[in-house]
Amino acid sequence: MVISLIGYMGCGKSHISKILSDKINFRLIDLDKEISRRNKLTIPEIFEKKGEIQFRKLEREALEEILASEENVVLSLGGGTPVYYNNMELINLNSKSIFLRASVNTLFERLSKQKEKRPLIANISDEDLPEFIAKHLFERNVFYSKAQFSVNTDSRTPEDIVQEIVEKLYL
Ligand SMILES: Nc1ncnc2c1ncn2[C@@H]1O[C@H](COP(=O)(O)OP(=O)(O)OP(=O)(O)O)[C@@H](O)[C@H]1O
Ligand SMILES: O=C(O)C1=C[C@@H](O)[C@@H](O)[C@H](O)C1
Ligand SMILES: [Mg+2]
Repeated sequence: MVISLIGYMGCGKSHISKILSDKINFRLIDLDKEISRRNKLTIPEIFEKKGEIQFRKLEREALEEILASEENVVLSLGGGTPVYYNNMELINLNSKSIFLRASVNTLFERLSKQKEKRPLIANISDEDLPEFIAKHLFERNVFYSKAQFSVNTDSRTPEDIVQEIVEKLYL
């Protein structure tokens, strides 16, 4: 079985997936890390050298291969993965999908501290960031809300969030 975590940048996919995979003894795959490993470049380097369109192709290829896996895997997706091609359909057909919800405020708090490794927001000022997140999240929510399960992450500890996921999936 594959469990996919989806949601906006900073919602906690990487962080929560680590704790969840340890708890239920599943292998952890972070799609961004997997794309970096395969291409021997960081995510910002791929955006810079190859462009976003090429990044989305590499992301789709890696996604397809991982979802075909027979193993027990927690898959932490990229923030934009559900939005391109028919990725969300593929994710729902081949995994249990969980949307980690977070408010614009929460996302702003978490992202303003670490913009550099996220090329889509690296050059946006802290002043403009909340408005950017609000608009971008609104567009993406159409895709994220197709997930089979949804968990709120505002003002909650990672352990509490993981507990809710485990209960929702009867693991
Ligand atoms: N429930 C939480 N409470 C407090 N801080 C959190 C929580 N979840 C995540 N964080 C922190 O928020 C930051 C962003 O989390 P993380 O890197 O896991 O996001 P992400 O969804 O993987 O983002 P991206 O899509 O850009 O890879 C990290 O510093 C992480 O430690
Ligand atoms: O939200 C997005 O489109 C992205 C999120 C990150 O996980 C990376 O996949 C990349 O920075 C793009
Ligand atoms: Mg991540």
